[in-house]
Amino acid sequence: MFKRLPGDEARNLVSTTPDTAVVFRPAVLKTPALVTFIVYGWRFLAALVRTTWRHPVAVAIPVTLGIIWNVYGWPAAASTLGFAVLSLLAWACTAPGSFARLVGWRLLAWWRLMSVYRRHWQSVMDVSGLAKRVHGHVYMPRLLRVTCDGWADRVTVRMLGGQAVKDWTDRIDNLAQGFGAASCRIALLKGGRLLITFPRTDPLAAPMPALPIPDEPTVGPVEIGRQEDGKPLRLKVHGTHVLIAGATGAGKGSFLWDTIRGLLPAMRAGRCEVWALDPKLMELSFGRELFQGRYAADPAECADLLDEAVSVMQKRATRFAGLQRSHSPTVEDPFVLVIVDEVAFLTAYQPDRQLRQRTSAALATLATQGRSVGVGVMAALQDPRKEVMNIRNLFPDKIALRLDESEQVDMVLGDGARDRGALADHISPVPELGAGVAYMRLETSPEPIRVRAAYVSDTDIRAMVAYHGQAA
Ligand SMILES: Nc1ncnc2c1ncn2[C@@H]1O[C@H](COP(=O)(O)OP(=O)(O)OP(=O)(O)O)[C@@H](O)[C@H]1O
Repeated sequence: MFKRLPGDEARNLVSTTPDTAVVFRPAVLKTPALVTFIVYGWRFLAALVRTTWRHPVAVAIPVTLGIIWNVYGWPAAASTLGFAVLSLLAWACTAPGSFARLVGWRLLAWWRLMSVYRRHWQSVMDVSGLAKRVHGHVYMPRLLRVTCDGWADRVTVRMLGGQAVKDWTDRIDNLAQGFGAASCRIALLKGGRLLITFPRTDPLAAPMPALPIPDEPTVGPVEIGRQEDGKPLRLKVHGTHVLIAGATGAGKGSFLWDTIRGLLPAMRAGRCEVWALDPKLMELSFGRELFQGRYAADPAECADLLDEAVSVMQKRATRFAGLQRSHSPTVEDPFVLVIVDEVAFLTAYQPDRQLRQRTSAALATLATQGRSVGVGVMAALQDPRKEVMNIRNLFPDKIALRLDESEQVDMVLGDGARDRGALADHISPVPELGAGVAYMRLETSPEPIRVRAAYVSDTDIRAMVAYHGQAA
C-alpha cells in the first residue's frame, strides 16, 4: 500500500468518497531526469563531506588502505591492516587505560550511535511525542553526539525550537525504554542542548562492605560509598548541613555510620566531635562510647544537648566576630557534628508542645548559623512532609533513600528533582538491591546523583569503638 509507484501508475490510483460523488486523482508532475541526477548527486556530495568532517579517522583508514592497494597491490594493503590490528591489540593489552580512553570508548560510542541511537532515533522520538508534525512536515530533535565511558552512554541532543527541558524530563521513561536502558538522566548543557545519560551497567547493584577507616584525620569530604559512575562518594559535612530521608529499612543508618567512620581519625585527634541524638534508641546507642557523653535518647535530654550545641555555636560566633569568617577545626575549636536520628520524634511526634518547640527552635538556629563556626547538623527522618519537618529547606545538602511516594522525592530533594531522574520511589525494597541506595542533591550541583552507602555492620561499629578507645 505504501510502495512508491512510478508516476504513470500513480496517476491511475483513483479514490472516491463512499457515495462516489467526489473522485480523488493524484496530480503527477514529471521531473526531468537531469534534475533528479543533480539533486541526488548534490545529496551524495554533501553526505560525503559531512561524514569526512565528522569522522575523519574512520574515513582516513579505508582511504589509506585503498591508496596502498592501488599503488602497491592487495598483499601490501592486507599486511598494513594486519599490522595495525596487531598494534592495537598489543596496546589494549599493555595499556588498557589509555587504549580505552583514546580508542576503545570512541569505537564503542560509534557502535552505540549506529546500532542503537541513530537506528531507533526516529521511532523513539515519534512514539514518545518529542518529534513534531506541522502541516505534514516532521520536525525531529537532532542527535548530535554520543560518548561512552565504562558506565554510561552520554547523548547530546539539540531540542526543537520551542521545546522545553520539561518536555524531555516528562519522557525519561519513554527514552530509557526506547533505547534499551534501565533509566536515564537529563541535564541542560546550554540553551537548546541536552545531555542525556543512559547507564549501561549498575555499579551499585551489590552491597558494599564498610570502607577502611581513613589514615589521616580529616573533616573534609568523607568517603562513604560509591557513586553510580563507579567513582568514590565523598560527603561534605563540615560547612554544610545534611538531611537524609528514607522509608523504614531504606538504610539511613548506613549514611550516619559511614560518616562517623570517616570522621573517626579526626575524632580521635580531638579535631571533631560527634554529638548523637537517638530518640528511637536503636541506631546510635550501639556505639555510644564514641560520643564521649554527648549522647541523648530521652526527648528532654535531646533538647538540652541541642541547647548546648547552640550555646557552643553562639560563643564561637562571638569570639570569631570580626576576626574570621570561616572555621578550621582545631583541638580548641573542634568541628561539632550533631547527628539526629529520626528527627520527627523530636519535632513532630513529641506530645509535649513546649519541648517540641524548643527542639525545633534549636535545630533551626543551628541550621541557619552553625556552618560558618564549625557546627553542622545531620538529620535523618522517614517522613519528609512539611508538617513533620518544617525546617527541611534549611539543609543545603539532601539525600533521598527509598521513598514510598513519588511526591516525596521533590519534598526532599527540591522541586523538579524527580523529573531530572531522581526516582527514589523506584528504589528496590529488597535490602540487597536497594538498602543504602539514594539520590543526593548537593548545594553545589543541582543535578541529583545516584549513590550507594557502604554497609557498616555491628562488628564494624564494635571495631570503631575499639579504634577510638585506643587513643583515649
Ligand atoms: N548500605 C547498605 N547496603 C546494604 N544493605 C544495607 C545497607 N544499609 C542497610 N542495609 C540493610 O537494610 C537494613 C535496614 O537498614 P537500616 O536499619 O539502616 O534502615 P533505616 O533506614 O535506618 O530504617 P529505620 O528507619 O527503620 O531505622 C539493615 O538491617 C541491613 O540489612
